[in-house]
Parts: sequence; structure tokens; C-alpha cells
Amino acid sequence: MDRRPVTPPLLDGHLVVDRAGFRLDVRLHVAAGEVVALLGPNGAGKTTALRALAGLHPLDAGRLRLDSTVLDQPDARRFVRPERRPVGVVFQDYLLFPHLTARDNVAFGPRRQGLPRRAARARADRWLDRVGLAGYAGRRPRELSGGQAQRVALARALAVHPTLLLLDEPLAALDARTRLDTRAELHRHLTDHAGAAVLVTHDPLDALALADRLVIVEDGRVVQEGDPATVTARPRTDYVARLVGLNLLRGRADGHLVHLADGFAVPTADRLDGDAFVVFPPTAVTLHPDRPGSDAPHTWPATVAGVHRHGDHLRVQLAGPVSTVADVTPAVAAGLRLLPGQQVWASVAAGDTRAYPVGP
Ligand SMILES: Nc1ncnc2c1ncn2[C@@H]1O[C@H](COP(=O)(O)OP(=O)(O)OP(=O)(O)O)[C@@H](O)[C@H]1O
Repeated sequence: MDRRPVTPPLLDGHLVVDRAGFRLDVRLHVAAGEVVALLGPNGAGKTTALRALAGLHPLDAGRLRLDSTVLDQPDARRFVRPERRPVGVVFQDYLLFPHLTARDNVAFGPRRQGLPRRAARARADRWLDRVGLAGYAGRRPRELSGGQAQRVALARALAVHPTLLLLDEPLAALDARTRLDTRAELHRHLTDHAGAAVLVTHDPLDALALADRLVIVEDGRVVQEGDPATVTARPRTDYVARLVGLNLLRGRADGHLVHLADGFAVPTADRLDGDAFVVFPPTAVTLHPDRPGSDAPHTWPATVAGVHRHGDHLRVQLAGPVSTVADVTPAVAAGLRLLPGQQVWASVAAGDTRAYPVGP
């Protein structure tokens, strides 16, 4: 039996925020040293959650505890103002003070924490050095590139030794090359950060590269969470499936078949019974011009809804009783004369699908 004491998470939040026609209601736990990425479609509530953690948007209900301090609990009339929270933020709309040098931007937080000017500046210089900007301390934000400004913002957030680090799309404003370098650098700083970190991103690559755990938010609720490997292997919503590039269908498993609506079925190597999800990559879908014979018993009719170039392949959107996407080579597409509106038949091999229960 495991007798290790269960340590409470460093951050323990039940965040409830009401906005016109929208309610955020998410439970969020983050351990010391853990990086959690909030992912979700536009308007899901990610930024609202981050702003609630920072204290920029008070909770309407629920409770937020960080370490041993309750930061926000409306029913106990408890609210710690943003500047009094041990929180470092890197927000798009909250970057740098334009009139201060990079050094003074970074020294600002430590000064507020009571560090004398000279010590605060020395700390700022150490952090600028750590983010690779030793020679830029005297520059003002307008004399920095986007990537450099982003790194100063990170240094500023980390210089206060925050218990909680919040990052809102930290790499979004950067070009592809800078993004790659900054992502690697951010990864190093997050690994060194002893506190909790919560990151909001639209980019699955950022989330997979930086986070220990993904929390998927849709319409103000957590719809799935887990380590990146599990979430990407076993998506539970269409949004997550699209994010990781898989077709996701839901049906009723009966041994090695998952029965879908309208009497169609998908074969699977996994043996399962009951409500099930089944996933497969677009490259696993085979298209046939006519209904195949007994060599492909589990096929379904589909209408080509769209064809786009996708790397070396063509990505075909298929509508019908089973809505999927298929990746085919240009040669196959030409052979099938794939055009929008065309009727085809689709199938997938058991060895290319994975099925898992809908229930926990
Ligand atoms: N200032 C505001 N006043 C009222 N409602 C708002 C305000 N800002 C956002 N909302 C609403 O709150 C909901 C959540 O928005 P939020 O910005 O948190 O989503 P998000 O997941 O961060 O989206 P995105 O990916 O587009 O940034 C949306 O329905 C949005 O319309």
C-alpha cells in the first residue's frame, strides 16, 4: 500500500465567473513545479480563467487558494488584490511599461516587494542575463524586437519569484523561427520554476512542448484533462480530436466492432463492449468509387464536401452518415476524380483504429 502523504496541490481553484450570457465554472489544481496548459476554442473561457487567477476578474462564486492563502472566496468576502498576489503574469495586453528601460521593467516587481533600488536592479540584470538579454538592459520596449520584448516580459514575471506564473499566449506574437527558439527557452525556464504555472494557448505544439498536463475547456467547462500523451491518444471531444488530427466517432462497441448510427460499423483491434469512442488518422481512411464487396464489409457512403492540399496529400472532407476526413495521395484523388459533391464509399482497417470506453 502506498503510504506517502498526499500533499495538497499548490494551486486549488474552483473558478466561477459570470459574464453576459456566459458562465465559467472550472476546477483547477496545479502542483508545485507543474505546468498546466489551458486549451480550448475561441470564447471557451481560457482568458477569463487566467484573469480570475491573476485577480484581474474577481470570482462570482467558488474559491481560489494558492499555497496556504485564500486569494478569492466571494462567500467569505475574501479577495486579495492583483498586486498583492505572489503571481507573475505574461499577458498580451499587459506587457511592458513603454517609458521604462528593460532593466527597470524587470526591477519594478522586486522594488514593489520592498527590495532596495540597487538590489532590485542587480536582480533585474541577472534575470535579463538568464533570458539572453544581458546587453539590452538600457533599452526601452520600442527599441526591442517582439521576441526580445516577450523575453523581458518573462524575466519581469519571474523576477518576483512568483508562486504562480501565468502566461497568456506567450509565443503568439512571434514569427516561426523566433517562436521555435523562444519555446525552447521558455521550456527551460518553466522547468526551473519551482511554483505552479498555467499557460493559455491555441497552439497544440506549444501545449505539448511546454505542459505537464492539458486541461481542455469548452463553453466554460473542463471537458477533458490529462497528460499530453493520454489526451492526444484518447480525445473525447471533436475539438480535441481536430487538435491532434484524428477522426473521432462515437458508437456502441460489441467485441471488435463499434456500431455507429444508421447501421454502419467500424472494426477495431481493441476488444470492448458498451459506449465507446473510436479514433483513426485521416491517412487510415480508404476511399472506393463503388461499394466494395466482401473484402471490405464495413464501409459507409460519403459525399465529398471539400478537398484541400495538406502537405504531400490531399485532405478530403467527407459528409454523410459518418462524417470524417481522409488524406489521399494526389494519384488516388485523380483516379477517383474527387470533386465536391461526388459520392464515394469509405472504410478503415481494424489495425488502424483505437477504441476506448466513453465512461471513465
Ligand atoms: N469584457 C467582457 N465582457 C463580457 N463578456 C466577455 C468579456 N470578455 C469576454 N467575454 C465573454 O466571455 C466568454 C469567454 O471569453 P474568453 O476571452 O475567456 O475566452 P477564451 O477562451 O480566452 O477565447 P479566445 O481563445 O478567443 O481568446 C466569451 O463568451 C466572451 O464573449
